[in-house]
Amino acid sequence: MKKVVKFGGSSLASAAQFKKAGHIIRQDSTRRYVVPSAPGKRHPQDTKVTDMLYSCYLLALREEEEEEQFEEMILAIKSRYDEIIRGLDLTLDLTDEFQIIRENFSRKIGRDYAASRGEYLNGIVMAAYLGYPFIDAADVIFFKESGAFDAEKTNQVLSERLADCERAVIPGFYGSLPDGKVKTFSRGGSDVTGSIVAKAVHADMYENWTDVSGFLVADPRIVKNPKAIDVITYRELRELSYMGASVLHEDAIFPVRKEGIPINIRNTNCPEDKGTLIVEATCRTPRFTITGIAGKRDFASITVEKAMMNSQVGFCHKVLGVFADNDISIEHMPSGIDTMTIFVHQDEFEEKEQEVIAGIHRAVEPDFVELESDLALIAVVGRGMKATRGTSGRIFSALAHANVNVKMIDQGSSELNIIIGVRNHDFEAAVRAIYDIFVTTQI
Ligand SMILES: Nc1ncnc2c1ncn2[C@@H]1O[C@H](COP(=O)(O)OP(=O)(O)O)[C@@H](O)[C@H]1O
Ligand SMILES: N[C@@H](CC(=O)OP(=O)(O)O)C(=O)O
Repeated sequence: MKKVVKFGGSSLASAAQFKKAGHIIRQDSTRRYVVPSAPGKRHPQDTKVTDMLYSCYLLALREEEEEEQFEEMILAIKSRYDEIIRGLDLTLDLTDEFQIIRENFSRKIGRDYAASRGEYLNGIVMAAYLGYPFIDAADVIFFKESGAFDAEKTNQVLSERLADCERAVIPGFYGSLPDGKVKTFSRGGSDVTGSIVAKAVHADMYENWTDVSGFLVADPRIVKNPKAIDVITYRELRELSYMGASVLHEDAIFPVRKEGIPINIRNTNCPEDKGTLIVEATCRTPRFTITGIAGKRDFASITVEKAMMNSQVGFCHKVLGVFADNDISIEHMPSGIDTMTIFVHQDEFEEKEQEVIAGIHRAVEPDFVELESDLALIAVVGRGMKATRGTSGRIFSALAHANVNVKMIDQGSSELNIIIGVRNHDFEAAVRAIYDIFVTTQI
């Protein structure tokens, strides 16, 4: 039996947290491969080491006028590790490692290298603490020249390397490009590393240790003490993660999905809690019709109206081509007989607003184009919704009672999710109203 255990920043923020992680690993001998993140926040006002490294690298780019501030920040980062090392009674000195980091920052070696040092150093500390071999992720996780993850090369090298290792620590979040430069996954990317390692060793389980007891029906920062989900499918999880449920990175599913390796979201601070099991499929129906609710703020909508547009073959294609030409990704696109509305991330769109509008006019000569901003999208996800009549109706009535004005509602083609568009300022009230109608009223 082989398990891969990933510990997020919240689980490795201090020596006390490290000891909890160490106890979890030692109490189960099958927990053989450990993927640590960089130290996270020790308290709500604290700063994640990764964020300190990004800021520190910015200072290094400004050279002499920020020399003093740069040195202060490097020492502040080093003190975070020294505090953990002292708390774990380790005879480990990172002075040389930090000298190398100083030199590489001064050489402006790259923003991804800078950010990756958090996991790299925490991997060294974790390996020393457990007495496990340390494997630098730059030697076993690879990206293509394009920046895309190189699954084939990674799986080959990593599986060969770990075949000789009974146990190992592999830092999360980063790997290397063909020229040897360090590249990171997007934020939260240690989840992806854990999944890649689980695939490489054909793990029986990928345990993702964090600071909540599983995947919760809604964001605990919006709904007080939300219920935990006991079982969720990969497809449901991806919809929720993509729409903002930040407990697991949305790309962490692919490496394990093909292997059918389950993921178990667990709480480092309550290791006795079962957490959430993420599986390919299950016969178990969700307790509350829906499985989960997630959402994100700051979308913009572009409504294109033209009489008889549905009779013009390729109309939508031409409109979407304008967004592609401006390198803007599309989030949702509900359409009617004479209108289509495109939802995009506001920050991406704002920079190219006028180019897009001009492009649409040139491409399809619409009757009019209307913009809206400060919108939020909420995903209501659940494999049980397909078999339950009236789900949309319950959502509408819940939002009406909460005085939330619905700007858009879009049923995903898979009937796995319903997407609702509301104003940013209604976002939290909308999430709470939907949670109450499906969960609170059922308890
Ligand atoms: N649906 C959800 N279920 C669980 N946690 C969620 C959800 N949505 C958002 N979160 C937030 O995600 C946090 C865990 O993710 P993260 O901060 O990356 O932890 P870690 O540092 O362990 O990786 C939780 O503390 C919680 O506030
Ligand atoms: N430390 C990186 C990678 C990561 O996954 O962190 P965490 O496991 O704390 O979400 C980040 O902050 O993005």
